Amino acid sequence: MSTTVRAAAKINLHLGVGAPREDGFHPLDTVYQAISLYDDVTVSDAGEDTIAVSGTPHIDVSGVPTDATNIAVRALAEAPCGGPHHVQITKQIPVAGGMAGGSADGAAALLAHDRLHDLGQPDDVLLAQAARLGSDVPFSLVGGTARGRGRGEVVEPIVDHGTWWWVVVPAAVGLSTPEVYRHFDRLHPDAPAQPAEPTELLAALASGEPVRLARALHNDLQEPAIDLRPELGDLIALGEAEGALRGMVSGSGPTCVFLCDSQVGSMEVVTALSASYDVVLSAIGPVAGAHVVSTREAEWDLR
Ligand SMILES: C[C@](O)(CO)[C@H](O)COP(=O)(O)OP(=O)(O)OC[C@H]1O[C@@H](n2ccc(N)nc2=O)[C@H](O)[C@@H]1O
Ligand SMILES: Nc1ncnc2c1ncn2[C@@H]1O[C@H](COP(=O)(O)OP(=O)(O)OP(=O)(O)O)[C@@H](O)[C@H]1O
Repeated sequence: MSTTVRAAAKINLHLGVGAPREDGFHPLDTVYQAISLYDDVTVSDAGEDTIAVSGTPHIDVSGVPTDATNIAVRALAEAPCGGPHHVQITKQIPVAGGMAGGSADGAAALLAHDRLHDLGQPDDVLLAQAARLGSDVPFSLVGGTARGRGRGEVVEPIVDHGTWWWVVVPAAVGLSTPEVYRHFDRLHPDAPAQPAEPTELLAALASGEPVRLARALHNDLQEPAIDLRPELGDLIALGEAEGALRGMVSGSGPTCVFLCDSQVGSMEVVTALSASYDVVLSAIGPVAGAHVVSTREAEWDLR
């Protein structure tokens, strides 16, 4: 048997970062949104543990490990039973792009394993497994628009009355998340313990009004990401000059995302940025968290 789960990329509409905790993680107050770029993870019963990774044409998957360090493989090790398994990952989410691509694969593998073996584990059990895999992984299970606190793993859905149109510009070379956090610490040695709260952003989401949301977007990791990659500042300025309501770095970067006023507006920004950038994508949010898209007999069962 084999089960395929689809999981979405995330962006952070608000990312408030506090001073590092004793365990080295930063306290966050963030608002995640799942947007319509997806990885598919298929988990199959197999004779031995194997993994294969492929990508849609705009994705360079060469940086994705195909050993026990792959987060989907770590997810299966976290799961309570079963195996061996074959894991097939098909990536559409940029790698090391600040869009939680690895986290999406971890969440997808947890859910696929649960459904493949008909375990029906309760949500809180899956969410606890997800939190052990990484700070962004619980949100990848939940999806939609949600507030994240703690180190990002404590996730609570929030009211969002909009359908938001985004333009997404990945970079050819990724950025390391720990490196961006370390640079934040260098730039802000006196950061407050409590991260900035998303008060106006929550009101903007409830209003469904794009201009209001654009004004409220906030990312404390944007400054360190642009300091490490100054060209991201040029990209954001260009997108805004071409009609986006607001551009920002996605999470720890280097992917940049642009909020647009409508589908037509987003197509105009895609066209304009495509003159200068190789890969320019369009996406909507919010979309669902990790969900099963197929369950079938594996090929070797059918022979
Ligand atoms: C930048 C964000 O994507 C924003 O949502 C996340 O905070 C990153 O989440 P993630 O990639 O799932 O992060 P994890 O796998 O848990 O941690 C990777 C590394 O990022 C840093 N990290 C992560 C989360 C956090 N709240 N504080 C941190 O300092 C730590 O150096 C950690 O070792
Ligand atoms: N399934 C996976 N897909 C992508 N990268 C993976 C995976 N498993 C492990 N990795 C490793 O994790 C690193 C970070 O990849 P990922 O695509 O999750 O970054 P990211 O989107 O910036 O993460 P985040 O936004 O959660 O900080 C990669 O460089 C790679 O070495």
